[in-house]
Amino acid sequence: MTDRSAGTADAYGTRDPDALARRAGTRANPDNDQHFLVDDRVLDRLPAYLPDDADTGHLLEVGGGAGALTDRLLAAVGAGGPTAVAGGDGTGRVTVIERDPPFAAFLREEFADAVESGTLEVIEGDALAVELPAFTACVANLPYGISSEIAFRLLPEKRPLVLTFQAEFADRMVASAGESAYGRLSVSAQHYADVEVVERIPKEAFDPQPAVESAVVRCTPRDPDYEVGDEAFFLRFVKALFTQRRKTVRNAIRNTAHISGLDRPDAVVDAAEEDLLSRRPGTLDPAAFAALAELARTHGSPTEA
Ligand SMILES: C[S@@+](CC[C@H](N)C(=O)[O-])C[C@H]1O[C@@H](n2cnc3c(N)ncnc32)[C@H](O)[C@@H]1O
Repeated sequence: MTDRSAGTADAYGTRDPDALARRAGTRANPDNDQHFLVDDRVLDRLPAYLPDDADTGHLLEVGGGAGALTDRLLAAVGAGGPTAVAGGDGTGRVTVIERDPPFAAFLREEFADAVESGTLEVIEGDALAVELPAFTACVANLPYGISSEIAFRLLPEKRPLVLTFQAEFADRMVASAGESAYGRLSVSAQHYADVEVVERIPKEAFDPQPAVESAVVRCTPRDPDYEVGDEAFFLRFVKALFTQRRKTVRNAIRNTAHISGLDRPDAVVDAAEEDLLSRRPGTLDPAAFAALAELARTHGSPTEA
């Protein structure tokens, strides 16, 4: 059994990332998106933010670092560990993806028993490039440098997600139509899931501290109450219109045909309702965007991206 005492108690709790990193033969490097959560209270809460009916049979973590959250996820699937909690029937498993080789090796050593029993798999690699396992839910303190790319890799999987982001990014993700933070990110994320900020995390909860505040976002997959015939076109259309957020929708459709790929933007404008055309993109909810995108797809002769 690995000696866990190297994660010495500090002001926050049980795992001192410096001590853990030293044991891993490396140091947490902020340039490598390595801001480790050291507040035990936050770490304990993260898996508990999953929706009550979430299937915790196979939890995914992106960016394992020194394993403080991995530890909680193993506990959440009932696989024991020093912070074992109630819940989980002992049959679940965890996959963690970690890009930094010393930390990936450290995770394998730190949780050697779980790796041995098949409860934990450590994938060393870039979470944007490796094949994702068939996870049932994901809980992660994400590397902020890939927030957007990884969020849009995970959201289409339609699984419950509990993810930390920079607070400003989280606010844009959950903003509603008409709010200043509402934009492409909000529409695209809310197309896949009900998204909500469940906690704000101060910088002091991390070591080394990031420059900005963070927030935890829960994404509960949803089936939208509208139809989108071509998802890639829908997302491209939303992106295009928000490059002209101060224009009317009418002008935005015309001005961004080179981005959305519309050959016949005027035909889309002719087919759309005046009520939508005279508004600004930032006032359209995802359903209104979907309605417009369907008109654009069927009347505007979009070409492939
Ligand atoms: C914010 S830290 C979180 C560490 C740990 N889960 C915690 O909560 O303390 C992000 C981790 O992601 C890793 N990482 C950075 N970019 C990555 C990528 N593209 N793919 C996988 N892991 C990455 C970093 O090495 C770091 O360990």
